[in-house]
Amino acid sequence: MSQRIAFAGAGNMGGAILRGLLQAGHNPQDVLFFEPFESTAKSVADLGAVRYSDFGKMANEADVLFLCVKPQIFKAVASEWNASAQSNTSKPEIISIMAGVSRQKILDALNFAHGDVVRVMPNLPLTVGKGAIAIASDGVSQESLEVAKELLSTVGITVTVGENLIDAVTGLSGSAPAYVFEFIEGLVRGGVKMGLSRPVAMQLTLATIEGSVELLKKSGKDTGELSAMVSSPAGTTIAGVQVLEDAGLRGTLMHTVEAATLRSQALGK
Ligand SMILES: NC(=O)C1=CN([C@@H]2O[C@H](COP(=O)(O)OP(=O)(O)OC[C@H]3O[C@@H](n4cnc5c(N)ncnc54)[C@H](O)[C@@H]3O)[C@@H](O)[C@H]2O)C=CC1
Ligand SMILES: O=C(O)[C@@H]1CCC=N1
Repeated sequence: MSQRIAFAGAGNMGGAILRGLLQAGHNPQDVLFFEPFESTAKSVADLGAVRYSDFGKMANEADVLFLCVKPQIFKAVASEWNASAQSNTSKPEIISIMAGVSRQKILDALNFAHGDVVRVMPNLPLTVGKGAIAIASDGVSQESLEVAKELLSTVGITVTVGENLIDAVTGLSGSAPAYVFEFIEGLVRGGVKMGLSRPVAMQLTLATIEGSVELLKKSGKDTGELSAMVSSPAGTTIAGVQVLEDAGLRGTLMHTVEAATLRSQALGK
């Protein structure tokens, strides 16, 4: 029998990881979930995953349990889950994607948690198999780390960091898809302001971003060298780059990552 993977919460992120496992060929009968919100649950059950109305029963039957609820409600739902799991005889490996909630807080809060609680920080593009996922390695057995890596590799790339850096990952890759969407929207509006239709501006913007990322990855050159290659002396690009410099784009982005990191730290308090 393959591993039985359970999800506590099958919303945006839990649902996306679950779908990734199914797409990677995991047997739907071995994918379990507990999700109180009916329409969310229905969309997941329609894929063949098995819905449980008894959290404790699901946790008892699972080899791995993903915690995918909002950190703000974790304390409250932990009591609900504990009551349901109080007579459990088996303890699944726990993988938490919750922002801010430390491994120790999870161990303290859940009566069915054992040492192997793995904290990870994914991001929304895992919905299309392009996630950037950090896995915190501290206090976790090599075997549990490998399980987390293997499961999450189905929906993106994985890196391993110390848990002390998970909040920084949350501020960067965890949150940055939103910053990227804001950036894209700004460029598109700029194109529209200068007379392009929105669909054409969007098409050009996305192709430019995809192409630039590909070039950065493949050329072996760093961002400064590539920016210089676009910026002709007394040309158009350097005129635009000056506006970014005057507005403090890079400093703003650094503060942005810092603010999100601090918020992640505060969520765990
Ligand atoms: N949205 C994002 O881009 C990212 C989110 N995260 C983390 O992922 C977690 C989930 O976030 P989203 O998927 O965006 O939220 P969401 O709101 O889409 O999903 C949470 C799900 O938990 C369910 N839920 C509520 N009470 C429950 C209970 N008692 N038992 C089981 N499930 C319950 C809700 O019905 C909902 O479907 C959060 O902890 C967040 O910090 C991490 C990285 C990125
Ligand atoms: O905004 C949030 O709290 C979650 C965590 C990382 C991305 N979204």
